[in-house]
Amino acid sequence: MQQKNQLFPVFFRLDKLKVLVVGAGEVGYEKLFFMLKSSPITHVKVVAPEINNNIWAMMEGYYETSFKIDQKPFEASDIDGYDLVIAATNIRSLNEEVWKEAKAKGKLINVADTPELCDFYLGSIVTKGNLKIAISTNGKSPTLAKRLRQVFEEVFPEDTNQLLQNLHTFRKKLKKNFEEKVRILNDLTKSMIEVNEYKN
Ligand SMILES: C[C@@]1(CC(=O)O)c2cc3[nH]c(cc4nc(cc5[nH]c(cc(n2)[C@H]1CCC(=O)O)[C@@](C)(CC(=O)O)[C@@H]5CCC(=O)O)C(CC(=O)O)=C4CCC(=O)O)c(CCC(=O)O)c3CC(=O)O
Ligand SMILES: NC(=O)C1=CN([C@@H]2O[C@H](COP(=O)(O)OP(=O)(O)OC[C@H]3O[C@@H](n4cnc5c(N)ncnc54)[C@H](O)[C@@H]3O)[C@@H](O)[C@H]2O)C=CC1
Repeated sequence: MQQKNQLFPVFFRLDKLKVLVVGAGEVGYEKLFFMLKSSPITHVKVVAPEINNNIWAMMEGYYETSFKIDQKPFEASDIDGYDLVIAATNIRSLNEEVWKEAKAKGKLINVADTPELCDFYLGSIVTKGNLKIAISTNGKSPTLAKRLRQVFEEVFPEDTNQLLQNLHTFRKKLKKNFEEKVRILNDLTKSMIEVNEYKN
């Protein structure tokens, strides 16, 4: 029987959370790259004996207080004070140890090589101004998630954000009660889901 897709997407305010990344190779870099692309002022600490050159380069774009590199092996105390943990070393047993320590301290953790141990997955992210779409394949094919991101990045018109801004301005101006507001905004945007009628 096919396994149910139980994932529940949320959007983290990473400007308010502290993230620890254990392991600083290709995968540590990729996780950091996408995280900081979306949330550039995230408070991040990276712990690993060997640091990928791209991560050193990336750090130069940030203030020392919000991007820290600790070049040393992982210790349980590294987790203290952090909200989210990403275990991305190339040693499975070590990733599992990071998971144990993180769970013992009540943290949410992503273990890059073991989906079963993940409290959350990272998705592929499409951004058009204020619009953000996160894509997941339930862990089945990250490559498809990446390809879909590239497709959506192409097909979403650049003026999507302008439409969103206009609706935001209009929404702010509506002084009606909640039900009336919902009705007016639904009417205004109805044509977006009636596109097939225009084709006929
Ligand atoms: C479960 C999950 C946990 C997590 O990492 O959060 C996970 C797990 C694993 N990934 C593996 C491999 C690859 N991952 C990528 C790429 C991405 N992986 C990402 C997310 C996720 N990867 C989560 C599920 C997301 C979902 O639900 O779809 C993306 C979307 C987001 C990000 O990383 O930021 C990012 C694309 C970003 C973008 O471009 O938009 C590529 C492709 C490439 O790099 O070109 C490959 C190689 C090809 C392949 O294997 O498909 C392996 C096997 C490792 C091995 O074999 O050693 C595991 C472990 C396992 O499956 O057991
Ligand atoms: N989730 C995902 O998207 C993907 C996950 N993976 C998995 O991610 C893992 C990491 O892969 P890569 O980054 O390519 O490996 P890598 O070899 O490039 O980097 C490994 C990192 O782990 C660090 N490390 C080793 N011992 C450590 C210790 N005691 N404390 C802290 N850090 C330590 C190293 O210093 C290095 O920075 C692999 O197990 C792979 O299976 C691979 C591809 C994609």
